[in-house]
Amino acid sequence: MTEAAVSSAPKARTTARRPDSIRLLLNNSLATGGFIVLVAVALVALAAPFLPLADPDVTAPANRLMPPFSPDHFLGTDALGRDILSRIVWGTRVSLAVGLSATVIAAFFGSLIGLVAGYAAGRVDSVLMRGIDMIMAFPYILLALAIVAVLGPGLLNALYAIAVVNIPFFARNIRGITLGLSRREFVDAARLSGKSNVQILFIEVLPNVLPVIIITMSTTIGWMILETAGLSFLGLGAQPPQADLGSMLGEGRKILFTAPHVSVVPGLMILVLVMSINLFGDGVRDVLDPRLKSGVLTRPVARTTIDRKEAPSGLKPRGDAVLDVQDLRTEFHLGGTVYKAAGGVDLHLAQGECLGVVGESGSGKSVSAMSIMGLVPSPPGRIVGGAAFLGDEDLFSLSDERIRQLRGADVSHVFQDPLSTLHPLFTIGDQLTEAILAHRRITRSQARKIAEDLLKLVRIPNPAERLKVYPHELSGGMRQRICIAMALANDAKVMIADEPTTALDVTVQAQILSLMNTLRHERNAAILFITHDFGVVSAICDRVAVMYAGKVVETGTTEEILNSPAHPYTAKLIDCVPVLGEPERRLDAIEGRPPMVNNLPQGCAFADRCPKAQADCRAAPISVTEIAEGRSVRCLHPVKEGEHV
Ligand SMILES: Nc1ncnc2c1ncn2[C@@H]1O[C@H](COP(=O)(O)OP(=O)(O)OP(=O)(O)O)[C@@H](O)[C@H]1O
Repeated sequence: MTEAAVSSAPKARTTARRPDSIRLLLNNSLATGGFIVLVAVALVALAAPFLPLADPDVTAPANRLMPPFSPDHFLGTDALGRDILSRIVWGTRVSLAVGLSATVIAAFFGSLIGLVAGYAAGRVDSVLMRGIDMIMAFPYILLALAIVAVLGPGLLNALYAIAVVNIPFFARNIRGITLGLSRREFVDAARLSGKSNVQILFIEVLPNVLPVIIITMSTTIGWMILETAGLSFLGLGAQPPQADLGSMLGEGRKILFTAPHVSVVPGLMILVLVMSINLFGDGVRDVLDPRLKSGVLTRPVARTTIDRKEAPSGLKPRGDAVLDVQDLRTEFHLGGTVYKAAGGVDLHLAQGECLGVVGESGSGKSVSAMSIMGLVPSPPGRIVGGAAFLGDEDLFSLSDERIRQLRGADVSHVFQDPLSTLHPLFTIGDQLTEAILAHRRITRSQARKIAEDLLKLVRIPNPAERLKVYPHELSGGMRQRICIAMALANDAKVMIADEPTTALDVTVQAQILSLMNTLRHERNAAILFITHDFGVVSAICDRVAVMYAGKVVETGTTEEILNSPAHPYTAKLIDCVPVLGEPERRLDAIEGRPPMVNNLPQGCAFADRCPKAQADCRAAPISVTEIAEGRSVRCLHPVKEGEHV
């Protein structure tokens, strides 16, 4: 078996790019609204000394409690005859400054404690975290009150108090993230390169934590303004005659019924300020969070959105196929750009057959396979055309409940990395039993017995004992066997295996392939096997579908494809594979890169890299031609028998 993978071809992933941060923020209308209001309020507050406003502290008893819209006093006056408009502008300035400063202080000290505790771990972590726990053990507002009581009332002391009570919030968050990061390989690599702990902490770890600090700050600042206002309201923050929003609210409280505008105006200002900061903060969080790739506020739903423009009335399941995917079109919509990841994919699988899907990275293999059971994340993914028949049922027309029943029962999945597929906190036995009980009405002990039999089936020695272990206690090969056992737990008709052996070493890979081959014959299950590796294809697949830029460009039996590839792309892919024992053989990397799937050419997507391309290849979309029974190619000038491209 040849070892090399098609991935030895130039890495040419057509990455679906994330729109830039400003555009993402603008896409979120609530965040944009919050930002505009916040900037407007901040500009007015900053410009306070230059605005033609009355002195906020000058009292005028003759003008006391004038209602809003009075001459010279647009928002009226308070109990001492001071202009409310002027006090609001100056008060907002103070509240913003205090909230911002308290956030910066809390973020600085909290993050520093979190970074050191998470990185140093052990005793340092224990000491720092117990200190933080002590602060957290007091109700925070009580603690803030106690601090101000000790330091004395005043705006600066209120600021310190609010900052101190918020330090644990940052420390806890940042410590958790640092703890995970410090055990990552890039930190080990930095250590091996001779960097000191301080350098590692600030050069390697901090940049990874920074987005979280910014996100936490942006969502905390509104809260800090509220807390400062709370202390001022109680008379512990800003002292007369200085105004901040909380102290203005406190003063207005006493005359709430006789002159409501005195408290309503600062109350509304706090609402507007905190709301705009929170909405903007949420927007910043969504932009900085890479998991929200599309920048939309929604989380992926449990099933890919089906958005077929028209019902595929002409599509019917073909003959003996257990799984028949026809003209599958799956797109990703990212900030106005459409990525056609699967652009009309046809795949069919007979019972007990293994179909290999090969192609360069980014050609749409995984997206096509994941679309079948609706596992492509939505948003941003959506299925916009085609059908996938499981027997007679079109999977894209079924209810969510029916899909849930079929997942793991009729169609199961085996993924590349078993460690991330298996739950780290449950034993193998628990996870297998759970998979069985999800689809069968049997007792837990019966399910446990089936789980033990499954482990025997996948050749795991001492199965009863292995049921009690956790995933991290097993080797990579063993873990993948467990995943295969799980995929077989409910006698699935179709197993979709997405590069299940890529993460394994050669010997274990051979064992897993041989196991899958035996099991599919024993159980008559069909396998859709995604791989980069023609060696793997020749070991297990009956037929092969070659994908390029979201389309199947050639299908045929493994023997036909490997011995006489018809599409120049297939021929080039095979030429990339080194053959053991033939060191002198020339390895031809495919020149150029695949096109971006958001900008596909009108004609053949491979034309720019193809030595046989002619003008007609670029003129119009190329349809599939059947060149022999069960053998088809999407090419106008296929490679002839014995021809070298
Ligand atoms: N969640 C996603 N959001 C946006 N684009 C995506 C997403 N998943 C995949 N894509 C894009 O869809 C296209 C096809 O990706 P896919 O993962 O199917 O390729 P592949 O052939 O399986 O590659 P590989 O072998 O590297 O896994 C790529 O351009 C990819 O960037």
